[in-house]
Amino acid sequence: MKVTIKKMGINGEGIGYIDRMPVFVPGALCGEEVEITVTEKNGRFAKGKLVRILRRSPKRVRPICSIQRRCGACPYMVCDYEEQLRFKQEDLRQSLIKYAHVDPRKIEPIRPSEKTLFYRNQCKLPCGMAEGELVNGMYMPNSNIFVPMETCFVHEKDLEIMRKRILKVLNRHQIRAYDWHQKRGLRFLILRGFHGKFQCTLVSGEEEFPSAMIEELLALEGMHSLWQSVQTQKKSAELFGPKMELLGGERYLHLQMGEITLPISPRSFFQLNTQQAVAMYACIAELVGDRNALVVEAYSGIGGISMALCRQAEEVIGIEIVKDAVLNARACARDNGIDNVQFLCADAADKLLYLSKKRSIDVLVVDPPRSGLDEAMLAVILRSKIKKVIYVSCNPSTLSKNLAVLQDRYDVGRILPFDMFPNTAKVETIVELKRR
Ligand SMILES: C[S@@+](CC[C@H](N)C(=O)[O-])C[C@H]1O[C@@H](n2cnc3c(N)ncnc32)[C@H](O)[C@@H]1O
Repeated sequence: MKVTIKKMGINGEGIGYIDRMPVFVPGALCGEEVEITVTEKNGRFAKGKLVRILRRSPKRVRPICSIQRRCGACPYMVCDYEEQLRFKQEDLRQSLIKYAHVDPRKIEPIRPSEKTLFYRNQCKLPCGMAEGELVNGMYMPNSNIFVPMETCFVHEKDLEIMRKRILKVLNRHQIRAYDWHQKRGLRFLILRGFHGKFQCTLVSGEEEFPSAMIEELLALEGMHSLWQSVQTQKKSAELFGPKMELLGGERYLHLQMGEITLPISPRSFFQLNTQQAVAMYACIAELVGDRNALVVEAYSGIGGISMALCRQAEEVIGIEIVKDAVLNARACARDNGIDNVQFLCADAADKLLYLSKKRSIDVLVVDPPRSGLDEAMLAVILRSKIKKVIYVSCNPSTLSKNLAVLQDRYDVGRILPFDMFPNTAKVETIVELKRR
């Protein structure tokens, strides 16, 4: 069938129409005319496989990555960066209008990432076998077909060099990809790097790695921290297993952000594009403003935002559910001599309810996971008397649905999109909300 692509979908696929029914076409770009085969159809939408491009977008470029189409992680790598930013801005605009009826003139131009390639400070890659060797790769979208990867062009360059060195050592010791029946082998290689130092976690079955291999890995230049995490559960959304063992080196990797040193454990979340994270934290600090008595940061992770705010507030309280992240954040405050910030390990809604009954909160910063704020959290915010909320979101749909609820008591102020993930369809947004 012939289809003209009218807009882009939230996962970076082109959307055209067959008899007014939307058809999603991965790999096609807005404005293109394409030939497709329909692979799936229900009453509401269809999915199509791109067969041929009949009329190319002038913005189409050749992707630097040879497995871009099969890997699926960088759908926008086939168009120039300006166009990628336009798609993201439009995705946010559509969501905010559709779900929250927000005036789109409030949306500021998206802030581009300085680096469009080699920007990710962490990789979390599945392991597989190719020609008898252990390799990293990705699963094709919506399938269990493993696509081996030579080089990933969005990982920082030194991260890639280290990943390849680690794989070489693992292969020398004949480590194999995970076998579901034997529950042995390597499932994921997780690697994070800052300032030439690396924290590596081998997610494996229940096995003991040879000590010679551990020594060789620890001897790699820059290897700062080596962990094993045992994960044998088949259907788990968690990459890490419940058991974590430090095989050697230091417990924490350290990130220097301005004057602050942040210690990070393998399981703690940290923003993947360090430069854009710094820019985003500075922007949050500007929106929070000076001379606040009490600022609460819910979903605080390792406390990067709280640390960026501690100078402008009398007191900052971070709330985070992952214990490792809370321990990192507390160590960070202690090591940096900051005594007006504290971190509580709890569910954000529960703890905010408690705090808002006891204290007068000036500003609340929320940076929830992709699923957005849950109903309990929305109810606590609406019932509270918090004057200002700064909402940091990595998902325009959940952000917009949450804003629709919060607008009952809050007016939307500035809306600032950031491009944290060039070549993907993801967009990060900061929204300022003022209590009416
Ligand atoms: C998008 S991250 C934000 C981290 C942090 N603001 C930063 O910039 O590094 C979301 C965080 O929310 C935490 N989280 C998820 N559910 C939570 C809950 N119910 N209560 C508190 N924290 C939660 C996650 O562990 C994660 O650290």
